[in-house]
Amino acid sequence: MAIVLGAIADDFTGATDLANNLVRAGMRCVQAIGVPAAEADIGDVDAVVVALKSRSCPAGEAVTESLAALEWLQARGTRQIFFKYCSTFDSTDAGNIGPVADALLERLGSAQTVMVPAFPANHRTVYQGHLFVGDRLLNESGMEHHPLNPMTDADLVRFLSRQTPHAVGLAPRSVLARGADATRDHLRALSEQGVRHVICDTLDERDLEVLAEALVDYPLVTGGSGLGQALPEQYRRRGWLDEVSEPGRLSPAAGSALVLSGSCSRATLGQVDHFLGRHPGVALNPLALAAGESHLAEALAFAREQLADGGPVLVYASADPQRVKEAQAALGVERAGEQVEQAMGQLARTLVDEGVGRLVVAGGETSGAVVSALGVRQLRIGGQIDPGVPWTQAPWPGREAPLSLALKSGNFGAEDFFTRAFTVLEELTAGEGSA
Ligand SMILES: Nc1ncnc2c1ncn2[C@@H]1O[C@H](COP(=O)(O)OP(=O)(O)O)[C@@H](O)[C@H]1O
Ligand SMILES: O=C(O)[C@@H](O)C(=O)COP(=O)(O)O
Repeated sequence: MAIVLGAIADDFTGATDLANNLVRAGMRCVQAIGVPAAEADIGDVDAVVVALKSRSCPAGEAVTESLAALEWLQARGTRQIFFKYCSTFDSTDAGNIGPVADALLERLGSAQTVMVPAFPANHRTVYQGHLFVGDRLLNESGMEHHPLNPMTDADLVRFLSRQTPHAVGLAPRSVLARGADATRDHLRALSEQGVRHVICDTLDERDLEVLAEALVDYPLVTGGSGLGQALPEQYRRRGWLDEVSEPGRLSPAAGSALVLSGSCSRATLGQVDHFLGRHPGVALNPLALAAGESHLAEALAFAREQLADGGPVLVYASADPQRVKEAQAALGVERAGEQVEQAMGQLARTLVDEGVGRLVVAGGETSGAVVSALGVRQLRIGGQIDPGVPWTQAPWPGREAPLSLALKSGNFGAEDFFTRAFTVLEELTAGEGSA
């Protein structure tokens, strides 16, 4: 059967977030890590989310990888393409949202797409084209301090206009409030005026439903995972989905418990503090990592010792904006990030080989580095820990139990996320003989 929804996600946590919402809305979904091989067997699924690490790389690379993913999805007869980026629109004037959306539109031969970053369940809304996180504008939400893509402009029409040579327009709430037909008419009128990208206001779930109904026939939609909650119902109405009883089933989990955190987002900093009040942890410092191998070796030794009892233990580079700035001033933005990402990848590979079976990773780039170092190619999506973050599983060679992985977006999750995640995994696998 053809794939109904094929998503191209610009980072790994973002991919998991979207896959989670699709599964919760009743779609059978697989998350592929990177573009799968032409002959890859993905099983009988309704949706495939291809996770790329294309958010912060040069725009040309992001375009090439995204087009490769598109080609793979098109070869499987995919009905609708979804370009997934962050609900906080993480990008810079150089891209990559505008250039990737333009390239996908061109390849699909389509004249217009929409930008729906909102995820109301996680308090990301858009009004008059301005992105809010809770009650703050994006540029006052903490995202203005992001290590790789500081978000200093909440006006998405203006911001996206700097990333594309094409016209950017707005679908305001006043139009959405009049329903799907009115929204469709508005989009058509904008298209006739040559508007290629339309930022869509979205305040709540009802707006997402209206948008999904108006957009179900678009070859390409783009946005956060919120729209992914609402599209499956439209597919169901068209008869494109079979009923499935347990779209997000998990196998028994086993192995010791580790948390790796490379996110410096406000929510993660709170989660690190909360965890350290209850469990052991060790900090990684990019400057010390750059100075030689002993810093990483010490962190590894500490983690090993704590894991002997099963964990959980935390290894974190997460730091406040001042300390991030200091590291970046000394090493450069890219190298500071690379130091941390490489270290996290090495820790994950070593400690999973030595028996970690339950792994939480905080941060999109960090998750990309960890999952790549582990060589995982596909993730099965299970139950949710907090909105946007499910447990996932990948088979692990030589072990009966799969590797259980939770990839947490920087700003997602309640304060007790790092501890509660393991309790939720136990609950999800209770009755399945979990260790
Ligand atoms: N102490 C630090 N100093 C500088 N950069 C850091 C530090 N800790 C982490 N980083 C880098 O910051 C980036 C955080 O991005 P990411 O992992 O995507 O988190 P988020 O999901 O919060 O955006 C990564 O590249 C990470 O390596
Ligand atoms: O849409 C979102 O907010 C997330 O799915 C996401 O992409 C988060 O990225 P990171 O904050 O870099 O983890």
